[in-house]
Amino acid sequence: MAGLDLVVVGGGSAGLVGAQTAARLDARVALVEAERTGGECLYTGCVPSKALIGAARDGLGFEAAMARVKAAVAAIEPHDSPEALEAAGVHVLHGRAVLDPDGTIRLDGQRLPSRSVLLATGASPAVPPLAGLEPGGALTNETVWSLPGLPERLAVVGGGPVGCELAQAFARLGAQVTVVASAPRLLPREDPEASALVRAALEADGVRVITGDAAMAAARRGEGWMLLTGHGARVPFTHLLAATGKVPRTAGIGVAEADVRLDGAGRVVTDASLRTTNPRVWAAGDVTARSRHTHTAGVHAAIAAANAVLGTRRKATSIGEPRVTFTSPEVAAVGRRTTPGTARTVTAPHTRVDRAVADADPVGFTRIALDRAGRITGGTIVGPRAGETLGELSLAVHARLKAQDLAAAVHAYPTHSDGLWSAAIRARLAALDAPAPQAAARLLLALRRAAARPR
Ligand SMILES: Cc1cc2nc3c(=O)[nH]c(=O)nc-3n(C[C@H](O)[C@H](O)[C@H](O)COP(=O)(O)OP(=O)(O)OC[C@H]3O[C@@H](n4cnc5c(N)ncnc54)[C@H](O)[C@@H]3O)c2cc1C
Ligand SMILES: NC(=O)c1ccc[n+]([C@@H]2O[C@H](COP(=O)([O-])OP(=O)(O)OC[C@H]3O[C@@H](n4cnc5c(N)ncnc54)[C@H](O)[C@@H]3O)[C@@H](O)[C@H]2O)c1
Repeated sequence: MAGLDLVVVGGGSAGLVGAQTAARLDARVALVEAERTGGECLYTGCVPSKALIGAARDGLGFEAAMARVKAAVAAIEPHDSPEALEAAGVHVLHGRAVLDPDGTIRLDGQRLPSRSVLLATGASPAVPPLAGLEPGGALTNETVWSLPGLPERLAVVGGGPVGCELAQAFARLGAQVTVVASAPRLLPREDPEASALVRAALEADGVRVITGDAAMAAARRGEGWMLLTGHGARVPFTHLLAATGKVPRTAGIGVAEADVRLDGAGRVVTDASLRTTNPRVWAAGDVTARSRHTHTAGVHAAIAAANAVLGTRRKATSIGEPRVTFTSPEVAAVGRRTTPGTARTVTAPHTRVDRAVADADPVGFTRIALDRAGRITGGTIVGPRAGETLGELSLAVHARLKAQDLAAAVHAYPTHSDGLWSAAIRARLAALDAPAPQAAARLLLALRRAAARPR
């Protein structure tokens, strides 16, 4: 195949968007996928996990829940299919692509000449070395969807988004679940108060939560197994789920020979325009150090593909990293961290959000971070449907809106987004209570009274 503008390696969230962006720009583009287009998000990540969480919340049994998972994947699959890509002008090739030293692609021994390449090979689940557990003895997000039945006792290793979401879902489906997390708290990247609420919610669903303690080894105990932690905790289990992060997929694809540099964690290093250290090669998605989410993978891949095809150097400026962990309550956050002491913050507790009270689910809060000028720089929302309010907060951060801008926009009552409105109004009122505005208001009032006095 001669004269390609771009070869995209990998057909997950990043590769799909990158290839379609290039095709829309009239580029001649091919996408190489080793397994199936759709990638982690569709088959082993976002879609099945959200379907399982919804089914568990709705009280379905294991079999009905898994049927819902399959149905959700099947409904979305056609949008990410090779046929859909071909219809969008992307030539789809099946196989395992390898970089040649000059930064072009080789597929099944054949060179695939192109002006540029977009690496979007994603990342595989990391499985911690647990002494005593045979290889393949741990479930991961790649294998958990083919479980034939509900695990009786599930040990979840890792307290990040995967661990928290799946632990709660499996507990609600009826499994006895224990989470073992080496970090001092669940969801260690989020606001500490969010971590505490998620822990309480998991415990209320029957999950045993162990934090600040690493899983070290496993040993057979009769019919089942025992997990041993660094601090001596013992966790009986029939199934173990490793939810301990990701390993970028760069092994055996010729990155070193092509001079594509990796960082200490094995992730592809990119500059602000998403170009790697080989000027012909660009990268986006979980294979890089920049993404942990489908939306970030897609946005970055679109920028990388456009830069590669058009020869531009548009920067992947910070998009505030909006993110939602879909536990009950949901934890949604964007922009500057709201960790106490790191920013000026204003908090609205959801006990004052009437919709949450009316739904008998007032657990949570909305906390916004502000800069000196009163601009909203970030925030955390914890509560039911928190993710649905995050769009408004992301827009505020992106558009550098001030608290007064949000406060001035009337929000319908009673909605969960009242929490964000309430936080913005609190911030506005606090600003008006400051000495200077108070003095100005007193002066204005005195002038008005003086003008109204009969002469
Ligand atoms: C359980 C779970 C739940 C998640 N939930 C969410 C969520 O709710 N929201 C969210 O935003 N994110 C979520 N994520 C994260 C999200 O799934 C990833 O960030 C996203 O899928 C990454 O996309 P990607 O294109 O970088 O990689 P991938 O989707 O992994 O795609 C990479 C593709 O490249 C192919 N490939 C690899 N090497 C080669 C090669 N040499 N040649 C050809 N093809 C190759 C692979 O087969 C694969 O199809 C979740 C993740 C997990 C594990
Ligand atoms: N809703 C979402 O957007 C969503 C959902 C799931 C996953 N994801 C993404 O997928 C990626 C993977 O998620 P994740 O939760 O697996 O990774 P993570 O890196 O967020 O969390 C893994 C946790 O495992 C712990 N850990 C590691 N080894 C351990 C051991 N031996 N014993 C106990 N704990 C151990 C670490 O301390 C860490 O906190 C993340 O980038 C995440 O953002 C996103």
